[in-house]
Amino acid sequence: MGDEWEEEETKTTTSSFSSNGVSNGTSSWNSGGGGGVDNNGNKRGFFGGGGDSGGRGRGGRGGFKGFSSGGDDNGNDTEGSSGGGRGGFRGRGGRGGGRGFRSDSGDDGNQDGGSGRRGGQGSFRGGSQEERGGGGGYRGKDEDNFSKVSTGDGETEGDERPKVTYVPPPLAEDEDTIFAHYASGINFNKYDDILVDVSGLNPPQAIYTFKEACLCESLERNVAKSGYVKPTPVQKHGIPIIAAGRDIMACAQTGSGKTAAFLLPILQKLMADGVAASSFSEQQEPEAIIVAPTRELINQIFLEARKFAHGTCVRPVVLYGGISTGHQIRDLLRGCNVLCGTPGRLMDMIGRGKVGLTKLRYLVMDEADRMLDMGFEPEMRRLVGSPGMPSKEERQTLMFSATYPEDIQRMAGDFLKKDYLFLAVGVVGGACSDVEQKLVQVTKFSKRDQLLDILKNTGTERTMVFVETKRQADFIASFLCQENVATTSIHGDREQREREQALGDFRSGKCPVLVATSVAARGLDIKDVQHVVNFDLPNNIDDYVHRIGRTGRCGNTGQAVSFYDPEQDNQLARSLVKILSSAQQEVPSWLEQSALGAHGTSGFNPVGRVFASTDSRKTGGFQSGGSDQSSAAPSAAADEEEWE
Ligand SMILES: Nc1ncnc2c1ncn2[C@@H]1O[C@H](COP(=O)(O)OP(=O)(O)OP(=O)(O)O)[C@@H](O)[C@H]1O
Repeated sequence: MGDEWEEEETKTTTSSFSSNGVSNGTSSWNSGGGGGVDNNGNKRGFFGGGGDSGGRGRGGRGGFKGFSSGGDDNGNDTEGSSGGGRGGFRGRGGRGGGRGFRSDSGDDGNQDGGSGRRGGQGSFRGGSQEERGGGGGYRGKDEDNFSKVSTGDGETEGDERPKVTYVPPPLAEDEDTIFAHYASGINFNKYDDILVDVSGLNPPQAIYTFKEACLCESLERNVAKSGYVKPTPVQKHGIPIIAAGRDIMACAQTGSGKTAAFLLPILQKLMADGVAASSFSEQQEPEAIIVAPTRELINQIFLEARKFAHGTCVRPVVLYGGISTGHQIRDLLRGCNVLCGTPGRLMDMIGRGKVGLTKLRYLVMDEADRMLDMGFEPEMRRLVGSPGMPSKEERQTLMFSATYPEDIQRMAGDFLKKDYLFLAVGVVGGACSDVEQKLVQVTKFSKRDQLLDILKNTGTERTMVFVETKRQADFIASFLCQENVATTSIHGDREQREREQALGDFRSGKCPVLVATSVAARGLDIKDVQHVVNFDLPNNIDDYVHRIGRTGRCGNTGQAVSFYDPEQDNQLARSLVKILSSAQQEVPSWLEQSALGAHGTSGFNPVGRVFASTDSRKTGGFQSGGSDQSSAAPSAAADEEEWE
């Protein structure tokens, strides 16, 4: 066993360098062409910008990316994928009323010229129509991606690429590590005041305690060891819905316990039915598959599943890109009941015949709106259309997110049984009410100084700084290190080893500042993140909601500061006003003015609703409680490449 399974890695010939000794020289990142700091801490002119480095082969911004395979939407995860080729318009450009493109203004002089075009077999996909090409498609603005080359679907470029040999360190087996958790915060009990709406026929009764969930002994013990005393609203309603065999589309604010809401009833059922992992088969047939958009998130979900299944016969396994395929296959073949995967690697394993689908009972999409967005929708359709996959009538499909745009809700119906239940906890698409949100008006030239001012005050408190592009992430991380702020970074051009190191250094507090692209926007549950800074605002309001949701989790409070550049962020003004007001946050008058003057403001009402049920089946349309579709959904282009 071994080499035959090793897939090719995408080529990212960027150099790594240490963080200038600021963080003891342990954190490193790719210089990414924006300059940076070398191993000796020498500046490499990152303020100069503009030049590509390290042979990354960038095209220009906003170019067409012709990716070579169907798996390419998912970056590294799709290496070696054996499915058929496909292309597609990349990004959210087609979503209702305005997911267009925002061209990157090339802050800090980093604007590259021209457009990058590769492939040439692109297909354009808009609305409900899809014209399939052999591969390729519009990719969006971040030209960094041109350094990535898919190796999936029989494309031959792989010969040039190094193999992915990274094997993560073995997981700790001691209970202290497995059950490590942070305390719920002072606002945990306030979750009970949030209005809940369950729509659909005959919803089962909610539970109020974990006792009522009738979990088997070992599961109940593991829940208690995890520090869970009482369920959160999404758990109170979600657990009995899933236990009753119903499909669900669940929406609840960030950090409110959605992961356990789907894991516990699944594990309970598998344990009650006496399911046990078996290593006697060359093809594993899991009873549950969970998909999520990024490597780090799916790994986190896996660790949660492993925690709850500890000491039982149920065996979770995780699959994601950037890691040796051989290593993952060996792990898989030790037995698998709950398979957690990013779509590309999962489809790869299905294509290789290592994963069979005939026993599947549960299909879970975490960050479901993202999983059905344009980047992943084709992959999800391929998954449910794979040989052996039970039809939607024969399996249970569970969708969870904090945001659900209307068009995604409608499309989700293709995957769910007709009588699915829609669970809305609070405002659909709303921001977490435990996050204090502040908007600061800036110019693009003042951002760095303002960031430094903020970080002077936050000191060693953990802070995530979100930027729009991978290059910007490198650039800002370099800058902060130069300023003696212990910083690390995470983005899609970093090797998996570096990504995991960066998260580890951030989690441990070694580097209290993490500069991240949207790859870290969703789902990540990191203890003690007290601050989120949107150095660049994202292109759409849903990403904003997820990003600021990295703080203020599980009843704890947090703060989010967002730099608003009127020249750049005007299209987000209306949605921001709605999000702020519906979370009872102060709305700056200048932002209200911007919103009133912004394009398409008819019907604008700055007074946010406290609660809105937005099951699109009820209304035949969509009433967004928190997010405004026209402005909620712009381009997405920049972050798209960041998803796995
Ligand atoms: N009932 C509970 N009691 C105590 N802690 C809980 C409970 N449920 C979940 N948690 C903890 O709350 C934190 C947030 O949970 P989780 O990551 O599932 O949130 P989420 O709703 O999925 O967030 P996101 O939308 O960002 O993905 C985790 O640390 C989790 O262990």
